[in-house]
Amino acid sequence: MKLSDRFNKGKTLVSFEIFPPKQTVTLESIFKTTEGLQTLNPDFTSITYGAGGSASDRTIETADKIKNTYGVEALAHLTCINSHKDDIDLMLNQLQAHNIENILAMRGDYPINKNNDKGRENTYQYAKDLIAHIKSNHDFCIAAAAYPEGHPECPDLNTDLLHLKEKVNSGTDFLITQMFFDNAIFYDFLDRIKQVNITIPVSAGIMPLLNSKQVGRIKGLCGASIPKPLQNIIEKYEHSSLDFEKAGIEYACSQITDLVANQVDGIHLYTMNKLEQSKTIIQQTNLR
Ligand SMILES: NC(=O)C1=CN([C@@H]2O[C@H](COP(=O)(O)OP(=O)(O)OC[C@H]3O[C@@H](n4cnc5c(N)ncnc54)[C@H](O)[C@@H]3O)[C@@H](O)[C@H]2O)C=CC1
Ligand SMILES: Nc1nc(=O)c2c([nH]1)NC[C@@H]1CN(c3ccc(C(=O)N[C@@H](CCC(=O)O)C(=O)O)cc3)CN21
Repeated sequence: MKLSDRFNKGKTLVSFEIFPPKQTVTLESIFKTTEGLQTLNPDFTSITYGAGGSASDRTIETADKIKNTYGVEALAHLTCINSHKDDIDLMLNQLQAHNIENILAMRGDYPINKNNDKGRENTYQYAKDLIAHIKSNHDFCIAAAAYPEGHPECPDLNTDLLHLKEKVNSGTDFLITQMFFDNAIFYDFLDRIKQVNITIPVSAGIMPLLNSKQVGRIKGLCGASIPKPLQNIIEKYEHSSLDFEKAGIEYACSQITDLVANQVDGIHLYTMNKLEQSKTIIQQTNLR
């Protein structure tokens, strides 16, 4: 099923993001997590592609399992900056052969400590180029990433908004946001996209902060601002991992409860393959 058909039915969709297993471990080792998450009956599960150093060649296998074994709609991530155009078509054809109907089309992160490949031939430079290609040559529902606080490489919010508008016009069916920790920033983003007539559904990306190590990592990935109440949790529980996790889960729950009360289109939970913590969040917020 194309996910665009699931939105706009008057209820907030719930989705999970998972990583495929690293090359060094077996596929089965994470299927306990994967399977456990699917029993929570999300509207869809997205599977990353090369995120945080995970193996990109396992995205298809994992998406196949989600869709064809567990019967949950799969959204396969696909990035373009480091891939030859032919490899992208190969990947898209394989996904289609596995009945995967939904793609999260992104540019991708530049590899850390390597010269970035800007200007390389036979790759798509921006997500909008990948999206236009998929739209004209394949038949998928296409999601794209959106940045309530602006993308870190973009000089200002207005320019980023214009880039988002172009990306939507190139064939995006719905958006998933980068993580944010202050709902006011998200509501402001919804107002701003409305002003440029972006009307497709937007799922709110929620990352539960579960340990102090994650904080620096997340800053590096996206520079999301940390509001005072969350900063207080980070400082108070820096040396107490169990309390940190508990407070982080509570914080994510309070964000979600407020978003659902405001009838957002979707909640996209960055699970980091953490089964028990994700379960707690879904149950405490009465999402399932
Ligand atoms: N769920 C996930 O896995 C998520 C991953 N990301 C990562 O964020 C990164 C960015 O990916 P996308 O958002 O797909 O990239 P994008 O191609 O939409 O945008 C990337 C940057 O290029 C700029 N840009 C876009 N069009 C431009 C143009 N015509 N001229 C000049 N600059 C332009 C944008 O403002 C932005 O700063 C990727 O690393 C992606 O993997 C971000 C959010 C969620
Ligand atoms: N720029 C960007 N790139 C991404 O790949 C990405 C985003 N943003 N935002 C949304 C999600 C969140 N992602 C994340 C978030 C955190 C880690 C992280 O903390 N990784 C740890 C390992 C964690 C583990 O294996 O449990 C690390 O040390 O790399 C990785 C990817 C992937 N996605």
